[in-house]
Amino acid sequence: MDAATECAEKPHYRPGRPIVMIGPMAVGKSVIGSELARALGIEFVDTDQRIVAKHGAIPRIFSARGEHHFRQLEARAVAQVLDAEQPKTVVLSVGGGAVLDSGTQQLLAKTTVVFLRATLETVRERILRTSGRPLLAADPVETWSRLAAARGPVYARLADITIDVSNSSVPELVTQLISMLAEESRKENPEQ
Ligand SMILES: Nc1ncnc2c1ncn2[C@@H]1O[C@H](COP(=O)(O)OP(=O)(O)O)[C@@H](O)[C@H]1O
Ligand SMILES: O=C(O)C1=C[C@@H](OP(=O)(O)O)[C@@H](O)[C@H](O)C1
Ligand SMILES: [Mg+2]
Repeated sequence: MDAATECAEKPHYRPGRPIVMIGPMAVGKSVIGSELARALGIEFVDTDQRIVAKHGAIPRIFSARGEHHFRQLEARAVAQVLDAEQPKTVVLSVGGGAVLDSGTQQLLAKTTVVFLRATLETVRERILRTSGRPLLAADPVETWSRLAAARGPVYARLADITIDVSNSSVPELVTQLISMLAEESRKENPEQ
């Protein structure tokens, strides 16, 4: 691909705020967030990865200390990234339940929030074959559906951008997201 074609497909876009990936479990927040950061040439942080690096596996945290303790670690991990005086230009992927914390919700107001939506069919194989999500240990399909439905209004309310990730590859979604982020930024700063 020559430089002109690449430029046409990937609009020049430099984020002015942190970009935060939210949505139900297994929709691709971690993998798409990481690839988006790479494409934009900016830092990537995943709160679950930070918690695991510092405190060990998530199922173990849930069983040893309880979900409430995990939520405290999660809220703290979000705040460490977003509460900085000058939040860095970063893509931040959070766990599916992180947005239920009111402090986190306030911090998200100063970011560009991307809500990743997917059908149950898209995530079905992923949640059946993977372990590591303690909330899905029993009856993963039913539990995923119930949590996605219950949290859906919160994701929708917080979102600046909503993207359906059901039928596209990760590279396709990254390209689509960069266009959507550039468009959102033009809406916020029409003079640019
Ligand atoms: N668009 C996609 N196409 C194919 N596989 C995907 C896609 N998005 C995510 N995945 C895969 O689904 C699984 C869950 O993705 P992950 O990023 O961990 O989700 P989340 O962080 O939202 O829980 C991973 O194995 C990932 O590679
Ligand atoms: O939805 C949730 O409550 C959770 C989602 C998980 O992250 P992913 O959404 O990245 O799977 C992880 O934080 C933990 O297992 C709890
Ligand atoms: Mg994740």
